[in-house]
Parts: sequence; C-alpha cells; structure tokens
Amino acid sequence: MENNIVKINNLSHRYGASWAIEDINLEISELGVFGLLGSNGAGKSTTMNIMCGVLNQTRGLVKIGGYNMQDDPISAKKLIGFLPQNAPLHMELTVHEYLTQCAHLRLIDKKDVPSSVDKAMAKCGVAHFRNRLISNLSGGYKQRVGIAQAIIHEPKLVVLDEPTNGLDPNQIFEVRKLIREVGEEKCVIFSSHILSEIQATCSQIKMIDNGKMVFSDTMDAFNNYIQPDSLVMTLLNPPAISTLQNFDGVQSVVAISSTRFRIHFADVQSITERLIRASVEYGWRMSEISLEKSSLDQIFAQLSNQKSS
Ligand SMILES: Nc1ncnc2c1ncn2[C@@H]1O[C@H](COP(=O)(O)OP(=O)(O)OP(=O)(O)O)[C@@H](O)[C@H]1O
Repeated sequence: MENNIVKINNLSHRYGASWAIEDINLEISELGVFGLLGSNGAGKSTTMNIMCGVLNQTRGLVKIGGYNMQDDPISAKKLIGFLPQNAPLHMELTVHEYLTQCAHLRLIDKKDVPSSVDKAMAKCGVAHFRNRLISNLSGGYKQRVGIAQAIIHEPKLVVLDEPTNGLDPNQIFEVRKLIREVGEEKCVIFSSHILSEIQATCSQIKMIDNGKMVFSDTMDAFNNYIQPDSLVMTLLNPPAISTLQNFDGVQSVVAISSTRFRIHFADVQSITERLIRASVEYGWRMSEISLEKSSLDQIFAQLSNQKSS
C-alpha cells in the first residue's frame, strides 16, 4: 500500500476547447495544512473538484490513500472531506439536524452517529448553536458548520476551497485557527487567492498560475524566495549619488526625487541598519526607510518565467 495521502500525476482538464489546468503534479504523505495559492481563474477549484471526485478529469491520475479516484471512487471518497467554494449547507435545518444528516450520508454506523456529530460540533466550536437554524448563523459560523461536515467521518484528507472568502477579519482569524487545529490531525489542503492567508495558515505552499503548478515547497522556502531586494529611503540632506552607489552591498541606486532613493541590494542582512548608521554619522538626515516586497503578481510572473525558461 502506498503511503501517499494524495498523489496526483499529470492532471489536466479542459472545459470545451480551453485547458483550465495542465500537467499538475502533487504528492502529500504527511499531516499539516497545505496551501493552494492562485489568482482568480488559476485552476484551484478545478484541481480540488477533480481531487474530490466531483469532476472527471480529461487526463491524468488522482489517487487518495492509494485508491484511484476513477477506478475506485467509493474507497477514495471515504478518505476525503470536502468543503467546496459554495458550502453545501441546508439553511432550513438546525446545525444538529444537518450534521446528523451528513453523518448518515457518510454511512457512519447508526450507533456512532450521535457521538460523531457531537465530536465534530465540539471540534468546530458550534455545539452551543446545535439547535439554531443554519440560516440564522453568521458567515463565520456557517463556515465552521461547513468544516464540521467535512470532518464528521474522520477523513484522512480535508479539502477546503477558499474557506475564508467573504468573512470579516475576526471570523477569518477564528476559521484559520480552526483549520490549523484540524491540520494537527489530518492532511488539510486549502485554497486561497490571498498570499497572506496562506502564509498565516500553512506549512507548505503550492502555487498555481494559469493552470500550471509554478511553485511547491515549504512556507519557509517560499518566504526566503520572496526576500526583498530593494528599499526606499528619504534623505533630507543626501550625499552625492555616487556615495550611495559605492556603499557596501548596494547594487544600484535610482533617484526617485532629489531626496528619495530606491536602493537595490544583494543581501538584505544588515543593509538597513548600516544605512541608518551611515545617515547618523554623515548627517544625511534620514526620515524614511522601508523594504519593498514583491507583489503577488510579480512573484507569479517570476515563477512562471522561471518555469518556462
Ligand atoms: N464549468 C466551466 N466551464 C467552462 N470554463 C470553466 C468552468 N469552470 C471553470 N472554468 C474556467 O477554468 C479556469 C479555471 O477555473 P477555476 O474555477 O478552477 O479557477 P480558480 O483558481 O478556482 O478561480 P476562482 O478563485 O475564481 O474560483 C478559468 O478560466 C475558468 O473560467
């Protein structure tokens, strides 16, 4: 038996004539929260829907816990909990009624249904709303119920498609916390188009751009990758530009105005500190210094170019 929780090989899908995803490869064999990052239309939902057996791929292989999704969908799907982009909630049911129905749909042994429902409600912090109609819950609590239905049968893999979309900052904070807790016991894959969302929640990051996987590594590796390589500073009494150009570690200097400069450097280590010290020593009168980070669009562009070169 393979010990991969998820194995995806050369997964490709087209809607009509246009390819939504092409040759996606992915292997996960450990617990934790894995982020799938991509801008709108990048192919995240298509990948997740195929992974969960909701959509049939045009080409490629999906195995969950060693079971091929196309050959043995029942065994594969037993191992998955899925919260699609539009949570499949029944607004007219109470939280308890809905989760009980989900437990039956997941073929949990009848005698174990009440304890499974109680456990999922407790884990997701919705037990105190057990008798409330789902339609009367806030967005954050609706998402919690959505996550509860995804974990009720104790799956190995939990797939959450943009679970924090449309929530307010407090609700986002709480739902992220819940996702991290679920990730301590299960493999969680969750998608977002917001980089900070993935950075705050995930140990690993997979980036999709234009239907292709452009980056797959740990969050630390990604954060190192996007280390800033420029800064902007304002000097009210600047030296000659050649002085800045010759400063140790500086690669190039662009004068944005007579007092504002963009400095490109090779290594972020200590450059800001050394520039501040020099400003004090030589009386440059620094009033601003800030590191510039690449935008998500720039990162995607860099990674996509690297991939195709
Ligand atoms: N049912 C469909 N029919 C035709 N094209 C589709 C269909 N579903 C998705 N697409 C197209 O496939 C591409 C990938 O869409 P997908 O929904 O997988 O992206 P996404 O990364 O999840 O984006 P979003 O965050 O906007 O949902 C897009 O160009 C989209 O327009």
